[in-house]
Amino acid sequence: MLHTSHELMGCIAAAKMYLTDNGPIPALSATDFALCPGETAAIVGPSGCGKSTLLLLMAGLEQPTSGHLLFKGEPLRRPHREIALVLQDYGLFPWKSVRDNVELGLKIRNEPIEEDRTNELLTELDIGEKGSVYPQQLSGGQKQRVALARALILKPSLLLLDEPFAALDTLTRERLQDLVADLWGKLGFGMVVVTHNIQEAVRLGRRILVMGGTPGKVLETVENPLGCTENYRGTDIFYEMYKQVRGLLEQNG
Ligand SMILES: Nc1ncnc2c1ncn2[C@@H]1O[C@H](COP(=O)(O)OP(=O)(O)OP(=O)(O)O)[C@@H](O)[C@H]1O
Repeated sequence: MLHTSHELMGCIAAAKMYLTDNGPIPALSATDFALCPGETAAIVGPSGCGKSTLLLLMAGLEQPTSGHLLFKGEPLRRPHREIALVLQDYGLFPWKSVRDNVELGLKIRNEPIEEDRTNELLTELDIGEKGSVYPQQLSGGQKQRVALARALILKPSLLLLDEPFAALDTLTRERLQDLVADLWGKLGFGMVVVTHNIQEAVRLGRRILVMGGTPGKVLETVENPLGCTENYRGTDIFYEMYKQVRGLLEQNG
């Protein structure tokens, strides 16, 4: 694998074994992966094949048992201020308003809070009128918009999404995929999304990593150059890509 100075994120032969009271659990085989700035990738595969583990490594939240992690050419040993992670369960604080939830990361970092920027982002995410309400007053889709705003306000160069829309109904899910694709087009962050949903992978990942096995490994990589492109869903090429990825999952399942 070629590692260039343009590389945003890299795993070099990164393997992960979790050490538990019941013994070691091999989660990920030696994995090579490189993402350049502004690239997007999706990771699909059966439950337990190490998708989230790979994402946690990329986030700097776990360290590999062997191999290396790089972010912008430097070893990644802990969470990095330019890497944002959004999870399925939103992770919002119920006692904080939407605005306070969104601005939390800035406060923790002691960075200035610009009210206009928060308003702009909330509007962009279509929750402009929700700044003063509390998470329990929001739908699942709105909560996930808040979680996205909280990540994006930090201006990440790498956005990691772990099953971000799994709890949402199909149409809400598709609307949020479109929103993320749109924001990616405007803001140009690198993005990796872990998902069980093949359509989501095809909609968002310009490269699709099909994982499988125990411990997990990347079995196939599919190039999907139209990922994140407007109006891609519903086209013949989208459907062909969906069938290809589905076939690979079936073949390896
Ligand atoms: N913190 C942990 N401690 C011990 N074992 C873990 C831990 N996290 C994950 N594992 C194990 O590592 C393996 C890979 O888990 P991982 O969550 O990465 O898979 P996944 O593909 O994301 O699964 P799913 O699709 O169900 O979320 C599994 O066997 C899992 O039980």
